[in-house]
Amino acid sequence: GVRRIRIVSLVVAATLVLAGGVAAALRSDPEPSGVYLRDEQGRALILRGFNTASSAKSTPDGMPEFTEDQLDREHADMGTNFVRFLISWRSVEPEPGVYSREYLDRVAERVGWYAERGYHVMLDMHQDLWSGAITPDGRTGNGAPAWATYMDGMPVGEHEMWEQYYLDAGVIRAFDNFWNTTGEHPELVEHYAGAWRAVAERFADDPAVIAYDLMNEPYGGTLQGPVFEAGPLTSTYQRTADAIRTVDQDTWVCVAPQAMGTNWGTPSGLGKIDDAREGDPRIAYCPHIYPLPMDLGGGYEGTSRTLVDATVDSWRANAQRTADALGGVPIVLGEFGLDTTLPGALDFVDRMYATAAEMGAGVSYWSRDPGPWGPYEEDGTPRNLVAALDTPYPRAVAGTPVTWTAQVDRLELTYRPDPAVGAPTEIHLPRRGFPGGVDVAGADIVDWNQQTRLLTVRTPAGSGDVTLTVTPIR
Ligand SMILES: CN(C)c1ccc(C(=O)NC[C@H]2N[C@H](CO)[C@@H](O)[C@@H]2O)cc1
Repeated sequence: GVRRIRIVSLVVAATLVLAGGVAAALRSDPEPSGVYLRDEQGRALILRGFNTASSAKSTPDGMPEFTEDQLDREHADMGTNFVRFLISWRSVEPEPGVYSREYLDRVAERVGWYAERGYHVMLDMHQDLWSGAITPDGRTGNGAPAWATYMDGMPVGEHEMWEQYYLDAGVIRAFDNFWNTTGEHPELVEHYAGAWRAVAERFADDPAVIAYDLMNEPYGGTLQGPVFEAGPLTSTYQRTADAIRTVDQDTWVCVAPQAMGTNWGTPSGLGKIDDAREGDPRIAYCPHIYPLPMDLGGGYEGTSRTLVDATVDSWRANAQRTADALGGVPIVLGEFGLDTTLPGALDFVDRMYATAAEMGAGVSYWSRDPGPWGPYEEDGTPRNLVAALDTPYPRAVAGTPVTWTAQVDRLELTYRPDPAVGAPTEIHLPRRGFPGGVDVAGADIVDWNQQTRLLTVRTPAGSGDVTLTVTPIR
């Protein structure tokens, strides 16, 4: 039964990962793409935040069970500056061609919470297993509306592991009809692009919304791997990006590979998306990583750690390769997360944030929901993850970051200043490591706000890279 599936999955994963890991090990670490999403002042953004939130998958109003006070708590505890905010097609377009202003108003209210606190928002059109309509109770899948779910009478079973539903004929048919692999439903991708156009029309002028993540963890049904990714997935992304650009020229469009395989470190076959905007393209790449040994309950220690490390090496090389193939685009790690009660869990969290820093990638941790994966218990008690994530980081850099490293009471940043950027470089400093004053070597302090934990610095005009070091004054 399930145990056999888990064992087989692990063996397959180990083979994939070791093959990928060996391949990656034969290559030196890929050069970071060096490209970043930038704010309106032209600063390179280092995005750190959460997926908010899984609870939105099933709520009737499509909103996460998350309050403004909880955002204040997150901001005070960890100094995050980013959110991958889950939205759903079922809520945007409850009936074909009918867009819900009330739902978009609810999304806009929450975007306003983040905007007031200086956050950047990426709207994630979330789906898992296509739709709630795949099972009678409506609680297995999420994302697509029932009217866009065509299973053609094919069966869907009952499974202990939710991932197994992806193997059911009815779920595969629902995806095949959406991608029009069946040739029966060309209208569905058109509706999907139209729903995104409606979202983009609403948020085109909202400076807090920095990106649209076009589809969460796409699945090809009977088409898997490059035939899916370079085929209907790329063409659907292109159609959707074109629809967005008819109403929004500036928000970044983020595209994700299929989850199957790439979440575990295997390469993606995603094709290049052309950006119809005037000026430089604003396409980004948003892969996820969930090393299978971890997903199957192994911690980050012993053999499991060896396999996970090989996964991360392979995943990084493949993510960089795809970002380069998309035109040298910035990377946002849209999801990674784990049960932080597993042995070695926080070492893995540290490894992923260090890897993202080396790649110049943004990170949205999965997820903000309470419980063993998240930062807080159900009753709001902080969990081990809060301290792990409350570390110094350069939020916005007045130039292009070259490299940076951080520990709780020290940040070192090398970057290439851009004289055209007038705004100062912004750095988050945790209270734990910086209880009082700060010393900055290599730059001038513009402001140090111990309430907001924000340090802003400027470097004298000049040529070449600058290295600044921030330490506490004891
Ligand atoms: C077989 N397929 C197609 C598959 C298997 C496993 C995942 C997954 O674990 N995803 C990781 C996390 N991402 C979602 C939300 O985006 C969470 O529910 C998963 O834990 C995805 C797809």
